[in-house]
Amino acid sequence: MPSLPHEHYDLHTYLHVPESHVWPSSHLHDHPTAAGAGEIPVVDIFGPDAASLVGAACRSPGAFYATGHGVSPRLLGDVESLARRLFSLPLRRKLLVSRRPGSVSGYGRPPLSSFFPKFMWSEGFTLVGDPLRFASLLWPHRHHFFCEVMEEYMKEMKKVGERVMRLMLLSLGLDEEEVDGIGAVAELARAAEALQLNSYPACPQPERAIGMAAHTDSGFLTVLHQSAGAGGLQVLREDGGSGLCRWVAVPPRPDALVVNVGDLFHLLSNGRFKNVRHRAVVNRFDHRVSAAYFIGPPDHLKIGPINKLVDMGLGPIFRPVTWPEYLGLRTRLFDKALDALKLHN
Ligand SMILES: O=C(O)CCC(=O)C(=O)O
Ligand SMILES: [Fe+2]
Repeated sequence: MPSLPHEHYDLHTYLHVPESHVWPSSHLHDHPTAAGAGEIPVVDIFGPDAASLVGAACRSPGAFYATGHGVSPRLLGDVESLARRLFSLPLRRKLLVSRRPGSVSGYGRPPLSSFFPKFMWSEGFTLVGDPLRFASLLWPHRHHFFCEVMEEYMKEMKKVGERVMRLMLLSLGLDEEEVDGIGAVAELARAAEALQLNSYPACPQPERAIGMAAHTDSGFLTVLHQSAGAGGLQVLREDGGSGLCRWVAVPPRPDALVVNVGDLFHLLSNGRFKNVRHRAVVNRFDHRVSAAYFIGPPDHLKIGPINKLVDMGLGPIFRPVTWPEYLGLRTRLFDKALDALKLHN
């Protein structure tokens, strides 16, 4: 295999998993994997009781299937087929838009790669802001459709995110007026957002590799669309109070998007909502793609535990932080970043 710039690997071409991508089994099997699905709550986000169902799901496991979201199957299909088209381009073309140091946007390995000694079996493309400058490099003569679809998708995701965030806050005991008064929601129209397209090529030895290593998402919440087929997303679920954890599969459902609670919502809820640990495993036959839409506060906004929740409990658990400050902490401490914000230990 000829070496490629920037240590990029063309994962679509391997017959064996190269040593660089083989993960120790102690890491892959850190917890047992649940055989059956059906453990992830399903919530119609415009249905009766939506707020209390969302609240229960966000306490545990910290993820749920959102149905009734109103995003058209046509748009979801377009995003998926454009993601496939992008990742099927020759590697050298994809590298024209590779993520530059210090920048979030662009093509490359998953941003969390830097925390692990082994490479993951995936590639990603992250979009913040206008897709045009990337799309025009990828498809010099035919980029309009890509731009239109991605822009429409981000708008729709923002609506879903806004709805879910409102339900989350209502379920915490805030009333509609208070929800509107919270900077985080009032400013959601200006919220920071990023769309990450993920590609997990079929893997010749899936039991030796990992698509996306275990992590939590850093923002408020993530809305994920995954392609139909074998699936791969798993969330870590604690068995009621026993302290034992299992990886539970979250297979694709045609009617649902998956919502994950992120670190900053855990902080905002003063620890009530679980920032769910999740990962993506790979499979032998299916080229899986997913689109993860991350929502977080605007850069300047300090996020701390909501006052009302603090008054109802033992006082704030965390000190306030902006999203960029928090990302800086994650870069240094990865999954210990939230601990560093704890006020009492
Ligand atoms: O592809 C998936 O199922 C998970 C993606 C993910 O966790 C992420 O992009 O942060
Ligand atoms: Fe994630």
